[in-house]
Amino acid sequence: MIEIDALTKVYGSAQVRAVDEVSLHIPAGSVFGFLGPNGAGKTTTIKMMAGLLAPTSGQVRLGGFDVARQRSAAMAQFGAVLEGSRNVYWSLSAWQNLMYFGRLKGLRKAQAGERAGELLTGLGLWDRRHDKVGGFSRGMQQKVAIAAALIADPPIVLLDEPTLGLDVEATRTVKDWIAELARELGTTILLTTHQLDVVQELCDRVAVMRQGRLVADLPTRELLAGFRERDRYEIRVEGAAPPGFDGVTRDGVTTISVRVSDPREVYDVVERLRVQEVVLESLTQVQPDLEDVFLALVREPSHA
Ligand SMILES: Nc1ncnc2c1ncn2[C@@H]1O[C@H](COP(=O)(O)OP(=O)(O)OP(=O)(O)O)[C@@H](O)[C@H]1O
Repeated sequence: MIEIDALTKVYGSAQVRAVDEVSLHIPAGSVFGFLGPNGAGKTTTIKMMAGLLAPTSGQVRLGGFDVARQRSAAMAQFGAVLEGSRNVYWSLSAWQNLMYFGRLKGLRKAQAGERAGELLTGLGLWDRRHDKVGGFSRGMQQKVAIAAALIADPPIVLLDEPTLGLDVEATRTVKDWIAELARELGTTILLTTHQLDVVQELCDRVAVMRQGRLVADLPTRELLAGFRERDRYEIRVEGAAPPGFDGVTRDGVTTISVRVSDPREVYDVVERLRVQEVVLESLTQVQPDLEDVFLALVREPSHA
């Protein structure tokens, strides 16, 4: 469980309120997506959670331990992959890194070796395990960082852009691991990403940050449902586009896309088609995807 209360960070003399009174409670076993445009304050929040940055005010508890006052107990609760920072030692090999972090997190040598083997094999790095991480590509370094964060199966995993720079296969593996960790081990996972397909596929809850503040904190499904009034409908009719409608015609069938603010407006559209004696093939509600919702949220005018 992750508990964030009124967390605030004001940077330097310019008094940038990078994180402004953010409160979040993330239950054990959930995969939580943390979204927001560049500069929204996500990385600052995650760094404060990982104890790398002191908050100006507010607090973070990881598994019940206060990051500021019960530091070592809180640190033992999580593994983290942080954006742009070197989580792993470049002068050590992949294998040495994982053994080092495994031992540091209290695993016995044999346990660390077994888990390191599983992780490196899963990420396709087994053959390169004795090479120095400094000589790896960015994506391979990211894989080692992920493996190091997961080596001791911590109850909480903080991932800042975990799949950035990974190839398709490694992205699939990391996504599968995230889902599996939450489902089978009850791991609490917080991840920031700009890859909304990752969020839509994995996260059961999503928070959206904008200019240091939370503008949404909802189950992913509810967030999407809340935007149902923005839904699009797709109406397929026989023949060419009827007068007054735009559509794409293929193989004698025209697809008309309609955007309504109230679902009842669909009846009006259908009525307009009926009076023209247009034959309906199908009428489908198109679910908004997370990208539509996210853009709508971050584009809304600021109330600050
Ligand atoms: N060390 C720092 N000193 C001063 N200002 C900073 C510092 N780090 C971040 N900021 C500012 O704080 C705000 C939030 O930045 P942060 O990196 O937390 O955003 P983010 O949501 O992670 O963005 P991105 O998606 O680009 O990674 C920005 O306005 C940024 O310029």
